[in-house]
Amino acid sequence: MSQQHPVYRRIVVKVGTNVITGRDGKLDPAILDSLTAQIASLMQGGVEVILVTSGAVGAGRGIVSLTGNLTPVETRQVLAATGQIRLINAYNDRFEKHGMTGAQLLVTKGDFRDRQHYLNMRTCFEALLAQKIVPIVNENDAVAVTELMFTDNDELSGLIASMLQVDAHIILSNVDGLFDTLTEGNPVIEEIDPGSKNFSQYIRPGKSEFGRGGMLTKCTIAHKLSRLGITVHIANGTTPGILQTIAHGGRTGTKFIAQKPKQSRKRWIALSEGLEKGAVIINQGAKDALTSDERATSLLPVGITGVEGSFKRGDVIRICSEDGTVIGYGMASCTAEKARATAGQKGHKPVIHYDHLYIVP
Ligand SMILES: Nc1ncnc2c1ncn2[C@@H]1O[C@H](COP(=O)(O)OP(=O)(O)O)[C@@H](O)[C@H]1O
Ligand SMILES: N[C@@H](CCC(=O)OP(=O)(O)O)C(=O)O
Repeated sequence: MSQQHPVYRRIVVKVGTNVITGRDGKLDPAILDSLTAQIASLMQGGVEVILVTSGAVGAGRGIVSLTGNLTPVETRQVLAATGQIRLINAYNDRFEKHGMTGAQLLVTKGDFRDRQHYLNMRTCFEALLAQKIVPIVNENDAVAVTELMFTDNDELSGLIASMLQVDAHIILSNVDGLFDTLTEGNPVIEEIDPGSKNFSQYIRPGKSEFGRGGMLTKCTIAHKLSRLGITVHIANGTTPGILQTIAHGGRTGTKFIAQKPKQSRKRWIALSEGLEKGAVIINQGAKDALTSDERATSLLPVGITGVEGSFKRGDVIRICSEDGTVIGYGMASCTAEKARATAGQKGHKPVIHYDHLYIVP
């Protein structure tokens, strides 16, 4: 049963390409009308909404007839750079009809790498929300190529959800949620516990016609966020009133139940996979100490057997066991040179302090 007041104070809404793009590849005006009306109404009711929307490449297809022999990367750049204008205008024109203002933020993975840059970005989002402006976010596809690329906007929106410590992350796709493909009739799985790891068994390979990541990325991000204290919903963006239903506590789609929230710096570190500047290899004793639930332990040089890469104090680094398994991530308290010089020795300060350490579950 839905409640009268919203159950969430701040949410990220991620809209997949297939939600807002029709069969002909064109933006669907009716769905855009519906989503913007819902977001405006939530914001006017006091809920802060950050909108992460895909669809630039799809919209570009409806504008440009490509000529010549472009590479796939060039094609994506041209379609995104042209389509993004149409996409942002489609949202902003509608928000304005509801008396709201939208702001465009185009980001790359590199923006989340450096802590100071990350904090600058957070300040910008906070300032927009304080002005009751709707941040409308997409990946900067025109410049984000190869290693600067997100897997998809599910990954990007997950980083934003964590950065802004939202109460809920709502992923809108063209399906009703995560289907239980092992049970006859494939019912939607209503709830997933943060302790459960076996959601991947339900996922069929592949993705919707114009989407990039697929259900596995959605569920992997959803599971990580729920362990960091953020509730995640995967639901159908074409269902009328879907955002209102979820924001008011109604049951629909798949809900990843949140654990106790982790502090801000730990959340940043936890979602830093792929952004590390280096790595430390640790011995079995250090691994046992870091993964023990009994007490909070910092990583000391005495347990380090190898240091890779070039990092400075404040950079995120990977922690691996001697067989190469990733044990966690942490923010370095010293440079790579200092870590190399003190590795294996007693009596030195931690290379990663406990407060800056995230152990992979
Ligand atoms: N168990 C499952 N439950 C629901 N959808 C699934 C499942 N396994 C695979 N999928 C596929 O995942 C797709 C959604 O992911 P994606 O194509 O990335 O969407 P979007 O463009 O909304 O981000 C669905 O259209 C569906 O084909
Ligand atoms: N940034 C791209 C979207 C990429 C993406 O993640 O798409 P989707 O899987 O539909 O969320 C675009 O605007 O076309």
